[in-house]
Amino acid sequence: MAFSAAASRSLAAPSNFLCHRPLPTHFTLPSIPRPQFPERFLAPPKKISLSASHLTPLRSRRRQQSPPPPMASEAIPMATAVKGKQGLLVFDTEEELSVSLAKYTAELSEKFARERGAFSVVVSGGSLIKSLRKLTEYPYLESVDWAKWHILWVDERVVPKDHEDSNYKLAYDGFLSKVPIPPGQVYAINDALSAEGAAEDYETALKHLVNVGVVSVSSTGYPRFDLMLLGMGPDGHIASLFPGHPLLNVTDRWVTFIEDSPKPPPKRITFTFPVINASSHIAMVVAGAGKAAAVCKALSSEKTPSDLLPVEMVSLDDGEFTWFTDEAAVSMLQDKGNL
Ligand SMILES: O=C(O)[C@H](O)[C@@H](O)[C@H](O)[C@H](O)COP(=O)(O)O
Repeated sequence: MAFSAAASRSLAAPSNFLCHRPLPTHFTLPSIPRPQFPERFLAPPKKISLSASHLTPLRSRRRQQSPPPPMASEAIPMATAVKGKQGLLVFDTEEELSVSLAKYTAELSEKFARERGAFSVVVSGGSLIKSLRKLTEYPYLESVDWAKWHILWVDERVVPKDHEDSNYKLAYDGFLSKVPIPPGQVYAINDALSAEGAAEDYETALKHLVNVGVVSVSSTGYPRFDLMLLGMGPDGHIASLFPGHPLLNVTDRWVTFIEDSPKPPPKRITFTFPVINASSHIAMVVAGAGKAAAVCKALSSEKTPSDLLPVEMVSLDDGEFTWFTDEAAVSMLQDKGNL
């Protein structure tokens, strides 16, 4: 699908992937692709007024202290050269991680629904979806204002929506089918298109969502999602942005495509770094020993610009980045006495 020349023009001198340009003021608005969803949703949510309607501030957690209450979202502020706020949460188990992630997400949902009448949420595929399970349970199933949610994918495999590899299917089966988000507010890719076509189509839909105010816009002209819920691969990839791949440097598109993904399946679409970095909040959800080496590198203070993992290239322009980890994922950090 075509979109305006202004929107597709390349950026000049993008040696720094944080180089931004303003959103074009006029778009040729396409119709938004409306995925077909089964009408199997729960009854409209009962609204329970939340007395504690403010976000829990992130505070320093001292690991040697007795464990905090399971719902406490306490992060170790990280000394880092990157922009934006970063924090590290370490939980004894993935179960505790999932409890805290639900609370964090529900609080952001309440904040953004109140402040701007919508909550734009981006999800990845992978194990992240399973870690959202507590949101589908009491009290969140009833207390969250699901009607305000708008769901998009940071990346998607270019396969039919009912394919085992589909991130849509993964999210639908594990999360979306269990909460009453209006079907028209779940924006899946057009799986009838090529990878290139699907990326262009998704970008066009995203521009429309920005234009109508469903998704905010950053001061630099990029879509500014309220919350991105992301996972990280053992190689440090996020979305479908893999180590050493040329897509890491794409700055002239919001959504791009890959046909040689090292992680199968090979054909995918993915948000680019400028969009990820414009986010208001990112929760990087990483559990398990298989991620320990990448977590150790990402949280190391020694950085070589030419050797950054994709996860290390996240540098929020004006947002809050929080690691949700378990003991296994930070085990190599502990060995080094970094925590
Ligand atoms: O479609 C994908 O492959 C994902 O979006 C990908 O970026 C995923 O989030 C990570 O690979 C982590 O996945 P795991 O948590 O399952 O390792």
